[in-house]
Amino acid sequence: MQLLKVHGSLNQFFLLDQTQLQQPLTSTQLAQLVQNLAQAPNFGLVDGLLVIDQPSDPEAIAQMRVFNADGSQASMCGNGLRTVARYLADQNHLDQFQVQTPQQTLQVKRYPDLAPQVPAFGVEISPVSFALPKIGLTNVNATELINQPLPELDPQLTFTAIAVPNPHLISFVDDLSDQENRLVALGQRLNAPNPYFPDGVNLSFAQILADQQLFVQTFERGVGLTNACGTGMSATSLAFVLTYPQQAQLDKSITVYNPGGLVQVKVHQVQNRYWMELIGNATIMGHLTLSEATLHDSNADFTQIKLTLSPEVATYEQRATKYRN
Ligand SMILES: N[C@H](CCC[C@H](N)C(=O)O)C(=O)O
Repeated sequence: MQLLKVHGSLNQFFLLDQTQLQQPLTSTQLAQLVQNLAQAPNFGLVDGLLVIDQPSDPEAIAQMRVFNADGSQASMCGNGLRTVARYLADQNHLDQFQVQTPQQTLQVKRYPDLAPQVPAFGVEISPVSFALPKIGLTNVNATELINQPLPELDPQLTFTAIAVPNPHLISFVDDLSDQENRLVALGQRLNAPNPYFPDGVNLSFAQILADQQLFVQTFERGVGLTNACGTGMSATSLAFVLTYPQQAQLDKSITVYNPGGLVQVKVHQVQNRYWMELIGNATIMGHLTLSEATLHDSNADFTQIKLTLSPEVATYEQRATKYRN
């Protein structure tokens, strides 16, 4: 069977379609598999494992679960859902459908290719909550946190906490270019045992580039620094609209740059609920061919298995090499 390597904004994952298996893996086996894949030498960056199963919601054509590189399970992955949407769209010859996730069934839709062989998808990011218990933020004397100081975390910054539904803590900084060490230090602190986020949190620093334009860098729970975090960029876009309404409007596309590229985010409000649409690339990088027994084997040796590049990536690799020499 084939285990696909995929990326959205260079946030890179393996994708396992368990509907193709005789025997699906247990959650424990999936948590072991993602750690083995992330530690293998030949597969490049592995930020997590996206798992497709049959849905229990009749409105959905499949369900998606997310395992971070450290084996922890997350309730949502925005960049990952774009690649799952692309995989399911190609397999089912559909351009718009719904995918079930642990907390909500979400709309996904194909957009025009961003470039030759660069497909694009838009995915719904929802539900959104500002309630601190839903975000897993404890020991703070407040019911929500929108652009407020948290001196115990960092005396110079203000923070916004949002669940989409995975947990995000966001801070706007004037100049991101020299803030990476500060982001990593606080990210590591909040994802080690600490009195504020017992279950950890995805931490994003954002710089406003212009009206409707951001740069976002995220230290992800269960992974570390990544090229991009889809739910992080979506939550940060909502914080942008809430805190800087003169620079960011509802229903209008926000361009979010990240080290892995860029995405468009639209923030919508329906009655008193927010939801976001995250639009960006959905690339299949290649695949591993391996037996189902290897997938089930928590001691599998991946050092001898090579990643076969897919045509859409090999083309760019060959073109780049051609221009490099
Ligand atoms: N690390 C996240 C899950 C992956 C989210 C990210 N890769 C995205 O694109 O949204 C968490 O533990 O909540």
